[in-house]
Amino acid sequence: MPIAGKATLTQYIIEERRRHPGATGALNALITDVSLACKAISRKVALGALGDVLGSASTQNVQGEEQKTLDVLSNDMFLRANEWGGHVAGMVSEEMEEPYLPPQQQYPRGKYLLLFDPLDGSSNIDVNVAVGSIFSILRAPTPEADAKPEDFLQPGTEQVGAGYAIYGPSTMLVLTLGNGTHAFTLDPQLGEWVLSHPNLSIPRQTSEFAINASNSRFWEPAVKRYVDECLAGKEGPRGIDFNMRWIASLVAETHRILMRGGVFMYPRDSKEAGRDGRLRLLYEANPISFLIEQAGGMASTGRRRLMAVEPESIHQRIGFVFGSSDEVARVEAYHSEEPQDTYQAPLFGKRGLFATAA
Ligand SMILES: O=P(O)(O)OC[C@H]1O[C@](O)(COP(=O)(O)O)[C@@H](O)[C@@H]1O
Ligand SMILES: [Mg+2]
Ligand SMILES: [Mg+2]
Repeated sequence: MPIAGKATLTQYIIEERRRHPGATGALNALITDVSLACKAISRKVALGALGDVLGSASTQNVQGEEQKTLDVLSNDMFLRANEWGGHVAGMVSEEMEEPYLPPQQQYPRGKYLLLFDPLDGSSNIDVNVAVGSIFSILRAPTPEADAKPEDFLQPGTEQVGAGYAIYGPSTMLVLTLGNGTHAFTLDPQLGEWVLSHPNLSIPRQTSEFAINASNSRFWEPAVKRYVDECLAGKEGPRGIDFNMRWIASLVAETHRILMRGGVFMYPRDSKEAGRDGRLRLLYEANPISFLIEQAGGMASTGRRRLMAVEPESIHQRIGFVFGSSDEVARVEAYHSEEPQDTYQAPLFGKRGLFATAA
């Protein structure tokens, strides 16, 4: 029985399965397991200091980043919730250098690959700002066998499902199975995800952008030009005032854009040699792109469709621009119009607002 006329997550995925007559139910079961991990993480996050889970784990992950206690705990919850069902052939996590294969003697191998960022935006935990978990589901090239590292290197267009949970004032799960993007709110009393926002749709136009402006001296000319024009407001070439946001939590920024539009940029920059961007392709940018496209938005590297990128390594980083389609298309156009070092931005010059030279 739907709750207050709204479907639950279980009812929604059963209904979705009817579109695929040959389906075995394994994908539904996997999504249920993922959503269970998210409920467990939500409980831990909500306890905050009382759960004794804040602060650093005093370890580093494969990318050399400090691991928070909750990063490690959340990773463990994802692994435990998803290994026993026998639906995955292997998992890739931000927190683990190599793909994880569930112990063979205990758990059977399934036909899916699960890739996840168990806790996204973890620099925000200690200050009680929204964080989340992001996941992507691919088909295992060899079902029922141990997944090989190269099996995970599939472009985002191959995803069969993707989503995130956001642990904010309310806990929500936002999901796509390739048939629209839908948001479920967790009813904490019932422990049920209830379909509160079906068929999300991102407006094509927006006057809100999100970027970490402290990186401005490392940006490429096209990004400088785009931001500069937004900052120039009514008097500038865009002729409107823009609003700016930066939460430093990809799930929270994505959620805002899915709810009211906007554009997010963590573009390729020159901050660290040999690094294309900040965000990870397989378990951050690809699943967010799938959700954004299914809600009518655009997701790009800044130059081309992000989900078309052929991955080269499991922890690969990438430039990422997504949101309202008119703005993302504009950023792509600026990249093709502005070859390196051509744009002399007034706001980024010697005496500008974001001065780049002393
Ligand atoms: O610290 P910065 O440069 O503002 O970067 C923030 C970005 O880093 C992230 O926190 C990276 O995710 P993790 O916390 O999972 O490493 C994103 O959520 C966010 O968009
Ligand atoms: Mg992350
Ligand atoms: Mg993370």
